[in-house]
Amino acid sequence: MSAVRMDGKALSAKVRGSILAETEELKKQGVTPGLAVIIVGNDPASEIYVRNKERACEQCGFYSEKYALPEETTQEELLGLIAQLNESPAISGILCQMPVPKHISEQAVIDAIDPKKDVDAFHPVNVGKIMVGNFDFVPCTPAGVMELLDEYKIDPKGKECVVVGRSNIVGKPMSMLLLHRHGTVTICHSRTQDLAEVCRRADILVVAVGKAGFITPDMVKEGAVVIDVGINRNAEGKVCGDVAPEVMEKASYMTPVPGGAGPMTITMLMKNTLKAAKLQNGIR
Ligand SMILES: NC(=O)C1=CN([C@@H]2O[C@H](COP(=O)(O)OP(=O)(O)OC[C@H]3O[C@@H](n4cnc5c(N)ncnc54)[C@H](OP(=O)(O)O)[C@@H]3O)[C@@H](O)[C@H]2O)C=CC1
Ligand SMILES: Nc1nc(=O)c2c([nH]1)NC[C@@H]1CN(c3ccc(C(=O)N[C@@H](CCC(=O)O)C(=O)O)cc3)C=[N+]21
Repeated sequence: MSAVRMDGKALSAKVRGSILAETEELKKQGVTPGLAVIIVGNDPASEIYVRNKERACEQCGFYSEKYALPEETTQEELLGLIAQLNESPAISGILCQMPVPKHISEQAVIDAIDPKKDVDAFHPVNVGKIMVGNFDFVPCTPAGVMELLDEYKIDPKGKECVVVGRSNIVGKPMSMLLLHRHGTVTICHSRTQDLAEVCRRADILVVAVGKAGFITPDMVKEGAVVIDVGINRNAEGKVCGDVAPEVMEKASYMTPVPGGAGPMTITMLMKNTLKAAKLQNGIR
């Protein structure tokens, strides 16, 4: 058996279309969603993502601003820009692309963004709300994974869900969203003993490790749903995920890389930006 390919590109196009329709309605009420994207330094991968975000803004009818700051930017300068964007009425959402250069504190940047404009949902206030289960902004990558599961009618309720990776950006919030949907969630990391054994229990396996081909077929139960969040480059410079391609033969459903979780992440960023614009203008 070969897995059904969970097409994040197609679902993204569909969702972006409905966001555009809603944006056009909002504009009639005098509200235009606006996203500010900040990138510090010149990491080639970050540059690709930022370009993808700008393109998504166009597709959704949003106003957008891009700030490409040099590597030498001081923390004070960056926080100054964020303070300005927090006050700007044209800007509904602010995203500072991670990682930032080493001389800048990532947490200081996250803390500086007004939680009402925190479309990444990285601010401690929003992280806390996610934990409690009453939140406005859903972290983009996990939100995109949930939409993919829904699109393919995969319900985590009661299922064994194994998340490999415990980062604040993917693994932890992913685990919370699956838990809210009544999955039985196990979180694995670099100190997990017998990872293969834990992964083999999974009905739904979500992988966010950052190592090409890390998950091999022997780690996957026959018929499992496999979500590959990893974005890596192989020896030939091609983009690939954390899951070995042979896993396709064992899984029932699987996300491709590229074209799976990645595009959905950006689409969920658009969804959060639309929501921010509505909340800031008292529109439900
Ligand atoms: N599709 C998308 O939209 C996105 C994709 N990504 C991609 O997802 C991947 C992960 O990103 P991110 O979460 O930010 O990465 P981090 O590097 O922050 O986290 C990696 C996680 O993997 C765990 N890990 C590392 N080695 C092993 C191992 N041998 N066994 C078990 N667990 C291990 C780490 O464990 P420990 O905590 O113990 O160190 C850590 O929790 C990357 O490829 C990234 O590019 C990221 C964000 C969005
Ligand atoms: N503040 C912040 N928020 C983030 O959400 C954030 C971040 N920083 N830093 C880096 C990670 C990574 N991330 C991706 C987004 C889109 C794709 C994406 O569009 N992927 C496409 C193309 C992949 C490619 O060609 O490189 C795909 O998978 O099809 C990938 C990865 C967001 N992140």
